[in-house]
Amino acid sequence: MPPAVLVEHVRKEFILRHNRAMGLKTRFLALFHKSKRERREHFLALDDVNLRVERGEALGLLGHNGSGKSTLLQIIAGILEPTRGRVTTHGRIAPLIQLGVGFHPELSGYENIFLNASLYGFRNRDTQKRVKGIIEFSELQHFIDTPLKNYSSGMQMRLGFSVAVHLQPDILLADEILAVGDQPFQEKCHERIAELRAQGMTLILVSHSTQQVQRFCDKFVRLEYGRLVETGDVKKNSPDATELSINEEG
Ligand SMILES: Nc1ncnc2c1ncn2[C@@H]1O[C@H](COP(=O)(O)OP(=O)(O)OP(=O)(O)O)[C@@H](O)[C@H]1O
Repeated sequence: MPPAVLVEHVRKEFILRHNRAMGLKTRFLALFHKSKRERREHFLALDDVNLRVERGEALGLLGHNGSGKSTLLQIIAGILEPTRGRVTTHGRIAPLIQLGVGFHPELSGYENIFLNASLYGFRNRDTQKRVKGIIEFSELQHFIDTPLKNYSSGMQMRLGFSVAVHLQPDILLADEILAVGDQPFQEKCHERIAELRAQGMTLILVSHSTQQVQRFCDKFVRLEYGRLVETGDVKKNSPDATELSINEEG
């Protein structure tokens, strides 16, 4: 059976611009003077990354700030294109990656449920069957007709999480998202993730918390400066808490 996610020789370069925004005069001068031209640098965010995540497996992505975790997750989600290499996925992906992605700030919470679900490929009548459950889980009944732009980040996260987990994803990509929200809601999310895992959902979790990785994941990988430097089995070989970055929880 093919794996849920296969990452082959993925490389991602970003272009870093070193000059401030140029005015018209500088732009004109740049036509004649090389020294006036904008300075650009190719920055390697991911360097030949290979990864195989089997169906039903849960993988923790660890690494210091800037090591490339979010970039890798966005490439797996299809939000970013790799510069080289390729990613193959099997199943419906729910990317809980950045607040606001897949939502429109001017639309209400209710309308955004339909918008977001349509991006997962759901027709309105299928979303309609789930909308009650989504609203109840999010505990946003009172604010569901309020425009999303007036939601706090925690409220947006609740709505995003709630939509994602009610649409039966085969693969859940979660970037730090489990750390947002208050304690009781976090606990509820954790339980829901455990339920979906028991039903065979694949999970890739970016986290700075070794506890979270130990709780949810079977395996972990560690990125350093865009390279995969460590792969391990969570039960046999616990990820080393001392190597995590400053954002680590308790
Ligand atoms: N659009 C972009 N343009 C230029 N550089 C970028 C872009 N996106 C990410 N980078 C750079 O790529 C590197 C990896 O970033 P990424 O967000 O993947 O790291 P991360 O491991 O998720 O970090 P954190 O733990 O802080 O969230 C960083 O140096 C970042 O500045």
